Amino acid sequence: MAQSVRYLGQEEAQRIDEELFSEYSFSVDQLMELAGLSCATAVTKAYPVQSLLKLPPRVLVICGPGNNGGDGLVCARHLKLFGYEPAVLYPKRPNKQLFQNLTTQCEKMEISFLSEMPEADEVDEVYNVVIDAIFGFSFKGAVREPFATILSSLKKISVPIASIDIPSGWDVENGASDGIQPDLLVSLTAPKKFASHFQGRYHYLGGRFVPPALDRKYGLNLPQYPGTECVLRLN
Ligand SMILES: NC(=O)C1=CN([C@@H]2O[C@H](COP(=O)(O)OP(=O)(O)OC[C@H]3O[C@@H](n4cnc5c(N)ncnc54)[C@H](O)[C@@H]3O)[C@@H](O)[C@H]2O)[C@@H](O)CC1
Ligand SMILES: [K+]
Repeated sequence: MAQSVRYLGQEEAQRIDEELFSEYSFSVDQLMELAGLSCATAVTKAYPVQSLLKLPPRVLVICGPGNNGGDGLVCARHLKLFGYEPAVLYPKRPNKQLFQNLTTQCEKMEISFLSEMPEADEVDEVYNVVIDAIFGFSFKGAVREPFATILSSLKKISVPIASIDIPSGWDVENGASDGIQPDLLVSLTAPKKFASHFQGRYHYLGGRFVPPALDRKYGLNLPQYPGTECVLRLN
């Protein structure tokens, strides 16, 4: 069943996103909460807190300027509730209430915010996992600063990277052979075409909120999530 999930092109992913908000009347906060919860859940399945070798169980969450970054903030908040010690790097903060609220919620959860990207060897020494919430399906063109420097650091680290929706810097349809190589990918709503190039150990589907008519319209063939789970392992 899982093999039949359809992989989406970039414009199609954006159209589905718009339809969820217009025709299906979801709010961004709602879907972002479910998306971020899915990501935190997938992280706990791939890297259970009890299995981590570096204590305290720190994870570095790097958030970009769009909704992918918002998913990262929600993920950080849930990871804290799940027993991890997240630290967030959020260098480009949009001037929108939604993101300000998510930032305050993290601060109130006693999650620390870093003022700059740690050196690669410090990341390897201190953190167990890096959550990549920099870019999602709206990424296009050459990576602009400060994210170009951050992504080149991420290519040097050896701790596993968990990418939310898309490995940042990868082309949404064609991937990137010289890009970061995440160990975990959480595809939200449905995988995008680049996912056929993903070589990490864990690929989860998350974002269990798709109404059946939308699944049918786009021929998504989404698999049945087991029981009350908010993620499903694809491979
Ligand atoms: N429809 C869905 O399934 C849902 C999507 N969500 C998330 O929303 C994401 C898409 O969010 P957005 O459309 O806000 O966009 P993204 O978060 O993908 O990125 C857009 C931001 O990145 C910047 N950017 C784009 N290309 C760049 C480049 N080359 N260099 C530097 N900056 C660049 C843009 O200026 C913009 O600020 C998804 O990938 C997913 O993570 C979830 O929040 C909710 C549900
Ligand atoms: K990402």
